[in-house]
Amino acid sequence: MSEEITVERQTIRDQARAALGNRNLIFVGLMGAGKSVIGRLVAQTLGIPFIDTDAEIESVSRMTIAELFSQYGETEFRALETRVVERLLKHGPRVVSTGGGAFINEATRAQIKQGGLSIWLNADLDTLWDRVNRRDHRPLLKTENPRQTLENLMIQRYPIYAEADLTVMSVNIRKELMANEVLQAIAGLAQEGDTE
Ligand SMILES: Nc1ncnc2c1ncn2[C@@H]1O[C@H](COP(=O)(O)OP(=O)(O)OP(=O)(O)O)[C@@H](O)[C@H]1O
Ligand SMILES: O=C(O)C1=C[C@@H](O)[C@@H](O)[C@H](O)C1
Ligand SMILES: [Mg+2]
Repeated sequence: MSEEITVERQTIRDQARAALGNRNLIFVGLMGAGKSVIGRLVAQTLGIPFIDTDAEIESVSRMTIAELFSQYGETEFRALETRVVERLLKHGPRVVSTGGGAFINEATRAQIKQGGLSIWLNADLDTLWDRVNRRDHRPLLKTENPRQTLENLMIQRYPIYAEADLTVMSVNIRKELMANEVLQAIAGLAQEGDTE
């Protein structure tokens, strides 16, 4: 990487870090949007802790998400998710990547809105489908036509994800470049603030 690009990236990282302050950065969006992968990279770049709510739920329950859905049902899973998100957002700054349905649940959405800066990784159907159809561990996609299910979820959920503070398009570029897009969006907030 050229020296110029490295310096530019460091500047964006520093601006994003300053704009975030002590707030949490919370990734929301549909399955396959890249919340876990990009969230982890953004946290590493910013030098702040990373937590994935799905992983945390699996750790506290000692069950996989698929087992939780099949043994207790989605309602119980959502109640657990709300409690876990509430606890994780108590301390900042952290990067918190949520499960795809977290921001859709009213109680959890309220916690996210007041618990930090939310960012929606938006992606088109082909991109998401290409990513999620490689694995079959997602309980909501165990249907006869999972691509159609994913599309239905997009129709239902996208207006709600759009309530996030920031939106970044998730496209198939190198993950470091995607993380940089996220940092740029956060850094841009500080610049908007400067003009007020
Ligand atoms: N920018 C990208 N380019 C290419 N592949 C990507 C990109 N972002 C994520 N992926 C891939 O897409 C898959 C899903 O990513 P990830 O698990 O981060 O999604 P998620 O939003 O956390 O989904 P879920 O809600 O199911 O947890 C992974 O295999 C990941 O490597
Ligand atoms: O979109 C959803 O509702 C979900 C997404 C996953 O991250 C998991 O949280 C779970 O499979 C539910
Ligand atoms: Mg994830």
